[in-house]
Amino acid sequence: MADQPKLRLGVNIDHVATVRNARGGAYPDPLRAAKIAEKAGADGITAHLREDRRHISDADIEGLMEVLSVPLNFEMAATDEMQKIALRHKPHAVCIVPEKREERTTEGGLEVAREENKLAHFIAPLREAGSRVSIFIAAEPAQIEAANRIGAEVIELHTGAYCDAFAEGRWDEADVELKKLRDMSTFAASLGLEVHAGHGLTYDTVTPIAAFPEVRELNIGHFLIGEAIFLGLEPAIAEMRRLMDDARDG
Ligand SMILES: CC(=O)[C@@H](O)[C@H](O)COP(=O)(O)O
Ligand SMILES: NCC(=O)COP(=O)(O)O
Repeated sequence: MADQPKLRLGVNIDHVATVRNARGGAYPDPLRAAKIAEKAGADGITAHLREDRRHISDADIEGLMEVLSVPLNFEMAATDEMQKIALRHKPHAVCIVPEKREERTTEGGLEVAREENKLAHFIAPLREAGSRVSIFIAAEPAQIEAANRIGAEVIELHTGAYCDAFAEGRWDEADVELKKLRDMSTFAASLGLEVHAGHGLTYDTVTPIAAFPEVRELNIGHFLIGEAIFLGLEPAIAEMRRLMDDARDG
């Protein structure tokens, strides 16, 4: 459909830093990956500064703010330390994500409904500083309504449950998760929220999500960095871009 707004691709470069950190040196450089991603058609770069600094470092965020020509989507937990860092850099977007020290990856969405007051106060200065605040949540009406009430401009729907079900061949569950994501995209957009989605997306899972007309941005990282081993980073991203554009064109 020609009149649909463009679906943006945010490339998450966290796991370039994971490989770098495995040897403790400076190679491979996430900033170099970010510049290649820009060249390959990324509309933004996403980086998650975890509290335990297991991948992206403070210096990476500083470097990204200096070298990027596209917007930075800075993912972080709702802690005082991270708030200070975000207020110092004032990235284009701040995405608030849940974090558990012992998890292998971001397991679920933020419990906005349970911590509404605290989060409302937490995001207010970030918005005043000029960052667009996005909340990473599960596709549930209560979380979407709460994100809207606290003043978030954007929600990012966690696509992990859909991707996991798909990867493990649990097709009925994948369909159920996909339907939730579709219905909740429509619901969130009806409240005036901008809808993003991401986590665990691959070439095999991206098409139906990219076809949801309300979704404006996908953030994709781990799979692309893995695929770059086989294809190279630029072609790996270009192929994702092509699949997204094809899905959008119907
Ligand atoms: C919030 C999110 O989905 C991404 O930041 C993703 O989690 C990459 O980081 P991890 O693999 O460390 O979870
Ligand atoms: N917010 C999701 C993200 O940035 C990328 O997640 P993944 O593709 O690395 O799982």
